[in-house]
Amino acid sequence: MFPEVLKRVGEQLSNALPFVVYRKPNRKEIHAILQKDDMVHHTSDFSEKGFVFAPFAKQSPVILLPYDEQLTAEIPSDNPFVMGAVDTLESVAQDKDYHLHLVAQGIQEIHKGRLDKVVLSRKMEVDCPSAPLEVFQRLLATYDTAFCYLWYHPKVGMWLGATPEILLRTSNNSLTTMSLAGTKPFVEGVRPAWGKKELEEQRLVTDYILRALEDKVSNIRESEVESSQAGNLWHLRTRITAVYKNNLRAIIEALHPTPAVCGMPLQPAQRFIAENEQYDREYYTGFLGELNLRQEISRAKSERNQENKSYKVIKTATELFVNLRCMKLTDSKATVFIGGGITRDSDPEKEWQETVAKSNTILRVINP
Ligand SMILES: C=C(O[C@@H]1C=C(C(=O)O)C=C[C@H]1O)C(=O)O
Repeated sequence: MFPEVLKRVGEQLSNALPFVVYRKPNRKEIHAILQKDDMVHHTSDFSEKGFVFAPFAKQSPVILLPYDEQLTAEIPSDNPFVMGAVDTLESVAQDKDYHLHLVAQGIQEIHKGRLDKVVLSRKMEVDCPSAPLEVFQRLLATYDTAFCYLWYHPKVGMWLGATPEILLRTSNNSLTTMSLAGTKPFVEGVRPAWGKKELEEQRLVTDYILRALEDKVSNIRESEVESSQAGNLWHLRTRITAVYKNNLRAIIEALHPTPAVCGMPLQPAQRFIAENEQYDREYYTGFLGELNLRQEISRAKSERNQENKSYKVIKTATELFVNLRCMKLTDSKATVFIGGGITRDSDPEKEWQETVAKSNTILRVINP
């Protein structure tokens, strides 16, 4: 039962033991993974089983919560937690000046021909009077199409988010990923009119992913570009599917970080971010999710099934999401992380506004 799972998660928190509680996009159940001790486990090559939590920086270790205890419960349809008021918080003028300057530097670097695209971000700290599990329930009630989670490890910290972006999904040997970029505000009843800038920016990401996977998978296919709603925003999205063989590590390494969160070419973009953002992204723009989860799927009787019995299929599945629209919770403060892709035609003021709109996605769940 839902209240029982939340109660167990609450106890885990009071006992300072690691856990994650999450709901997948468009699903009606929550899952919780409770670790029995407070050790910090890592993955070495993504062959392990557990829930991974990876930072943006590639050289930093990826944390793994082993599947010590797994709980699942259906979310009641009368979840009383509705979203709070959308406070368009005025960020401090100093933050704005710094971000405008950072974006202008990024644009300059692109004009000099050193970069094609770079994703530049900032963080902001706000008061968070609500309990973490309350904020999580408000996320669930607000963002049906996102991957919503609350993650905690006493030796690492507490993170919470509602991300619209899949890093990858595998089920046996089929692989799905997506290219997500371009942002416009969501207006009820109005389809977004995408301009050349957003279409080109998103195409760059798609081409990058196709090239990165080219020699690692077969049967690679891309969908049409579609508009995808993420809370109060629209993004452009292409779905990419392929067949792969037991080389999950190589695929994760090829994909992370994609130019949806870092830039192109990869290394100069990484360097530019490290030298200019002036803060540590930590787990923002990293990735998280189920790694090598064994699933038993019941299949109904079929004509080809000679004994005419229902039967079970065992699958191993991995489902990883990019850690966007997220925050770090410490005591009664929340640090929200937001960014946007900068290309040749970016305008610093508009990029600032985009980070304000993105921050509202997550800020609206902090206050009742
Ligand atoms: C970097 C973020 O989002 C990414 C950047 C986008 C953009 O530049 O339009 C859109 C979706 C994400 O891939 C963020 O939300 O912080």
